[in-house]
Amino acid sequence: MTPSVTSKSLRFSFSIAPSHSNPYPKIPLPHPNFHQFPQPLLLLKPISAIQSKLLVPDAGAIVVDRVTESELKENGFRSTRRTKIVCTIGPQTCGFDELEALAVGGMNVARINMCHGTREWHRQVIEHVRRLNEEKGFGVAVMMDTEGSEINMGDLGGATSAKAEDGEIWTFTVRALGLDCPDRTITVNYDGFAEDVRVGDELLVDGGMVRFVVTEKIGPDVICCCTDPGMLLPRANLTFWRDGSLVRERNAMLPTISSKDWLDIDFGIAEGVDFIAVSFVKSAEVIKHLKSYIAARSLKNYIAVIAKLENIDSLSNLEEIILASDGAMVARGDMGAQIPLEQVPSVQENIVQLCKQLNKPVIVASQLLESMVEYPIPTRAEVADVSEAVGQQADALMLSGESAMGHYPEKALAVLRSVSLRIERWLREKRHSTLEVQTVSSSVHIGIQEEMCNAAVKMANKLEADALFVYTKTGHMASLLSRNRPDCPVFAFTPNSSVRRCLNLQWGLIPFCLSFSDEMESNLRRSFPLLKARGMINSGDLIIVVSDQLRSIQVINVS
Ligand SMILES: Nc1ncnc2c1ncn2[C@@H]1O[C@H](COP(=O)(O)OP(=O)(O)O)[C@@H](O)[C@H]1O
Ligand SMILES: C=C(OP(=O)(O)O)C(=O)O
Ligand SMILES: [K+]
Ligand SMILES: [Mg+2]
Repeated sequence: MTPSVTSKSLRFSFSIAPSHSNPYPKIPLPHPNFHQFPQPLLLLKPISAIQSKLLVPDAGAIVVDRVTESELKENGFRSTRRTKIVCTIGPQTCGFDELEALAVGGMNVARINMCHGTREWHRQVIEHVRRLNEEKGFGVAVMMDTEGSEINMGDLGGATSAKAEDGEIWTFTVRALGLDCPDRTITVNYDGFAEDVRVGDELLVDGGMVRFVVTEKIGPDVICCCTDPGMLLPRANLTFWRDGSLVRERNAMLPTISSKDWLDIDFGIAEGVDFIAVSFVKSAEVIKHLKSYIAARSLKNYIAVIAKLENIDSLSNLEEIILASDGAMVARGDMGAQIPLEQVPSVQENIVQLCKQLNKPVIVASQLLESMVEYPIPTRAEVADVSEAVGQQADALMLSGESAMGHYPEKALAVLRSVSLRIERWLREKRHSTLEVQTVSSSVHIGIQEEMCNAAVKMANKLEADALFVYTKTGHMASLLSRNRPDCPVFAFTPNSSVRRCLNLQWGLIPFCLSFSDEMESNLRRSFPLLKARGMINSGDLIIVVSDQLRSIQVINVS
């Protein structure tokens, strides 16, 4: 093996090995437990060994989404976006054409929020997304977000909004009023509300967008005076504060998953969603319960469970909750209504770092580009906020109102895309991406996978490889590579289309569907000509291939 320096990087070239000899130089084993495995840990494979076994390519046998494919071809590996994008779908974007525009714009996951709309409406959105994937070659995953049972207002008797003026008297009531809602009356979903609240308490709508003070209580009615005027939106979140602290009375005992949420979850399982995001998670138990509920009912599809961290009680159990989940969301909207706003940035940073250490994907959500609900460009401060999340190397960013009901959903998506690309490149230039990962594995087997992935990423960064390839049935090896936030993208090949869609949420992963034979070597050999035939890899590309089954790291120079 002779290292040779090309203009781009340090490359290895190999002499052709006779087929009967062992072409793999043995590398000293790094751990005493490794000797029990028959294969060498590191296989430095001659290019010719790959070339000589090229199969006839059948480009249709490998599936990747159309947007990534054209991005790869046009901009090359290094320029693909690593940060993933989740778009909330609402009235502005629920049509087939609007969804297609978001898919073309790089939406990786479409989120439906069960707080709003009917199940029929959501079913239609899911059907559109599936049809786009099947007919037009996209790879968009679907996330269902539960309503949860914190306190919120009713739906304003059908009105789209209502204006509360300074000094006006409004009634918040737990009576069921339906459409006969008198003027300046708001229904509240939580029966205990009128008893828990006290005269003098402050009532905050959406964390303070509108503020009231309680002046009187009359049975089920709470009479309030508006102190900060503003727009009331249907189903807005309500919190109440006493002496500057959030009041957690019996509302803290409300179930994280309500009976309505369970029906929505059954709906999500029946519709085959890819992710279920659980609102207002307080402890790990509810996540464990939901995961076993799903495992017993969704036999064909894997559904990942995302814990939404937005409840004050979750903050004391973060590690347990994240470990029990398949991913987490920093849900800054409601979190900012439960803790002082100035604490939200440090909580975000802590959660993102913790998720990386625990190898769970993390989404940063809410108000990233809030002004773009109304305006075609973001504020400078919003761009700085997006940059911060990209700089923290969160797996994904999320649009809420910007894509659900804003005037410029595609423009907002384009801003997330361009800011991500720019900041990612800048980070690579600064060589900022050297996260020292700690060990997360609990068994020797998982420990081996983890060390292999850490080592493969180090190699890939040092050798300035063009891509890492990983062959994975469950996606675990792929996420261990992503966790290291490598300089190059990770092509993750999996035979399972539902695993492929779930990998859509993870930083730097480009998920491919490839049918696997039992012989991993042949899967590996097949993928190279297939990708080359599609123009997704080129002669001279340096690829680091990681396989759990072969227990190997191979360095391949594409011929
Ligand atoms: N399915 C839907 N039907 C109608 N409006 C929706 C829907 N989904 C979202 N929206 C609108 O988009 C806004 C932002 O979405 P999101 O952040 O998910 O909800 P929320 O504001 O309740 O936290 C919502 O307040 C609502 O006005
Ligand atoms: C993402 C959030 O949840 P939702 O939009 O469902 O309130 C949030 O509160 O930030
Ligand atoms: K929700
Ligand atoms: Mg929320």
